[in-house]
Amino acid sequence: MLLAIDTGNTNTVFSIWDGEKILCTLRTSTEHQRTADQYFVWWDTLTRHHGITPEITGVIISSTVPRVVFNLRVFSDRYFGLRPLVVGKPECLLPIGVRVDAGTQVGPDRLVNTVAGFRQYGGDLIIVDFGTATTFDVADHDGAYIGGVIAPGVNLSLEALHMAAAALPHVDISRPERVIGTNTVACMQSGVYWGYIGLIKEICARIKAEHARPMKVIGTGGLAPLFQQGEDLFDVTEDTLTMQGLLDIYNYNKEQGSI
Ligand SMILES: Nc1ncnc2c1ncn2[C@@H]1O[C@H](COP(=O)(O)OP(=O)(O)OP(=O)(O)O)[C@@H](O)[C@H]1O
Ligand SMILES: CC(C)(CO)[C@@H](O)C(=O)NCCC(=O)O
Ligand SMILES: [K+]
Repeated sequence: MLLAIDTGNTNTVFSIWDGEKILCTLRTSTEHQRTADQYFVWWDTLTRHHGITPEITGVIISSTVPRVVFNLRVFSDRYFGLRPLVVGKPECLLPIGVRVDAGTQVGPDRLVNTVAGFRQYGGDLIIVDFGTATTFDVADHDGAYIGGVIAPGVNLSLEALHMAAAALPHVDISRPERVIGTNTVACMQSGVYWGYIGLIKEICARIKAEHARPMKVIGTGGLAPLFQQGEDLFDVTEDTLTMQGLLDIYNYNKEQGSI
């Protein structure tokens, strides 16, 4: 079984792959102070709760927070006796090219998404991922990551309003039926929800205009379904794209004999 770990700036997700199937997914907040032993207590409690005793034979990590990797490495070594494959490190091979400005450290989550998107849908893709940031990853005809867009995340935008304006409360995102809000919360939800609908449409249209061939748009991340409702933003939404990419990269490294 493969343990695939996707650490974002807000949440860290562990998925256990049994062949081509996800057995179970565990989610915790991302905190660089969390020790290997703390991960294990959490892991042990939840896997027992799910009634599974996973036999982990490989670990792969994508982390957008470099400091977290140290404790995850110790966790992997101490509890499974395994050296994890870390996306972005030179020893982790990728089945796609990366064509960006020299010296750019592309977020590993974006590379992983591109790998999974290319394997499932072929080239010429826009992948929109709603995480801490809303990212657009562009894959060329051969699957290479050729750049994209980074915009502030949906929850981050709502949080920024709350933090900066004394009279604005903490609000959760939702899809208001009407654009004209008749109370503060509705006004904020409208600004962020309909603002994002506009942002996604405009950015995808401009990427398509800059790209020589027709493109498919994939939506992923927790909020993709909410934004897809009643709109035609994405050709497809995927809820486990990053996890699938981690499995693909692990399998690719096995095939290449690098692990
Ligand atoms: N309708 C909703 N309203 C608010 N939050 C939602 C809703 N649906 C899903 N979510 C949240 O989306 C999050 C899942 O998003 P995802 O894992 O893609 O990114 P993240 O964990 O927020 O960011 P990162 O990956 O950058 O750490 C979860 O925290 C979940 O609570
Ligand atoms: C943009 C985020 C924060 C999205 O998770 C992450 O991919 C990241 O830290 N990227 C580094 C910069 C880049 O991707 O160009
Ligand atoms: K993510």
